[in-house]
Amino acid sequence: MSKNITVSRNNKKINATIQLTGSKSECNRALVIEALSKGKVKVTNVSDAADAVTLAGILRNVASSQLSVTGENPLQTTDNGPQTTDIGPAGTAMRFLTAHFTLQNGEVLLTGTERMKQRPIGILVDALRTLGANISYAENEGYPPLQIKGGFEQLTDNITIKGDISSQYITALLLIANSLPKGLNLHIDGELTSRPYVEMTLSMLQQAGIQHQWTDNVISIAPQEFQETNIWVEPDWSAASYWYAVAALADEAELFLPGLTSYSLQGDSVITELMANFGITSQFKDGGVYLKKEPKPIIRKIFDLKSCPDLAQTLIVVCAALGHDATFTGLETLKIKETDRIAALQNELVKMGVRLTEKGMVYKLDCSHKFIPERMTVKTYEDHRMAMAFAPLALVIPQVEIEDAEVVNKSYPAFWDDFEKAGFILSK
Ligand SMILES: O=C(O)C1=C[C@@H](OP(=O)(O)O)[C@@H](O)[C@H](O)C1
Ligand SMILES: C=C(OP(=O)(O)O)C(=O)O
Repeated sequence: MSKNITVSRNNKKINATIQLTGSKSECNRALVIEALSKGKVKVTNVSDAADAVTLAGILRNVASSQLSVTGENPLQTTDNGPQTTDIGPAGTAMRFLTAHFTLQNGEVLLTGTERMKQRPIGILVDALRTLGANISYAENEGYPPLQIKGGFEQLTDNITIKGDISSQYITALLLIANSLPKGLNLHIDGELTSRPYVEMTLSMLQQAGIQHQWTDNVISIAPQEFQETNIWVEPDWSAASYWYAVAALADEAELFLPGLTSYSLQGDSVITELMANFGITSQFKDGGVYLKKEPKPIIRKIFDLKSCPDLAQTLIVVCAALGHDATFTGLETLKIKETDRIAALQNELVKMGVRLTEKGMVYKLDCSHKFIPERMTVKTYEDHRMAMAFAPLALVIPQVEIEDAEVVNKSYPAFWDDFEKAGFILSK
């Protein structure tokens, strides 16, 4: 990746209709459910997100190799070892596939980008090993790549898992729970981070006929069959957040995002409430949401983002651009995402004089030395959300150069086309 895009704008009035692609999170779940349901569940409005496209391709390959089982190892172990499956930068898909592969016949080496090899997975591997799965580390203990030998005898139906590192481990286990011969009682140890993502998983399983019980910190799923259904993937609310940011930084904004509803499964739909603080109203009608800017003084000073970590960059950059000092909590998981997002934000915001400081678990944004440069070049650290969160700055900084602009493909490949459609000028 090496192409940079410089973003600028002639005016600060936005009026556009933007059709967002399907939610990466919903789509990843739907694809795994579809694969496990053996044809009973069908997915529509599949996301264009590169992570979902990669996952779909891998699941298709697994399905076709399982269908052509001729011997011991349908995943086609080569002379040089098991078949390698490369998930690239897709963290959610990496975690879901780790659990999924333990139920398939054959052996696989599951790997990803260099960054993926630094994103911890030991908590999930330990849980799967306790169930009886056969997984080993091909390089470093606790991190991908993983060697997974599928098919195992289930040793227990009780698993305890830490809840405060990544909810993706919990979702990965829940997605395979009803397919386990003994089902699963998952005890969540400590606070649960990114809780709406676990609720999304359970709702989607329920759509596919899988019942659960959630009492205190234990989620139980009995062995049961998927029911025939069609899962429609909603448009991506995390992607919508960049349009809320655009509205927040514009002088006047009227935007329509078709397909988004107020009763979404996605926790990131909370962006409507967060951005109401910045004068952005959300009106749900005509099968979508209308955003309108009605300027008002910003009062809210404290934001807890534990339930919506993917909105952190969007919100922090908006506060920085508006010179709004604020305090953020619930950002602990940001250091193990596509990049260390705290460090990335600190490095880039300082280019406009804004400091993000960390004390314990509390992050403070200090805009007292904020300035508006003529031009700002933003590094993206192989993180789609760095590119998309900083691009709206073109409404306040005359020229914003985004490095490695294709990074947006991970979740929102049409991002730059949509930006142009909304009147931003892109020079590539
Ligand atoms: O389950 C999911 O689809 C996701 C869960 C979240 O991760 P964590 O649970 O690691 O915070 C989120 O950041 C990620 O983009 C998608
Ligand atoms: C954290 C993210 O993705 P993943 O963990 O799936 O790589 C994200 O999309 O912000």
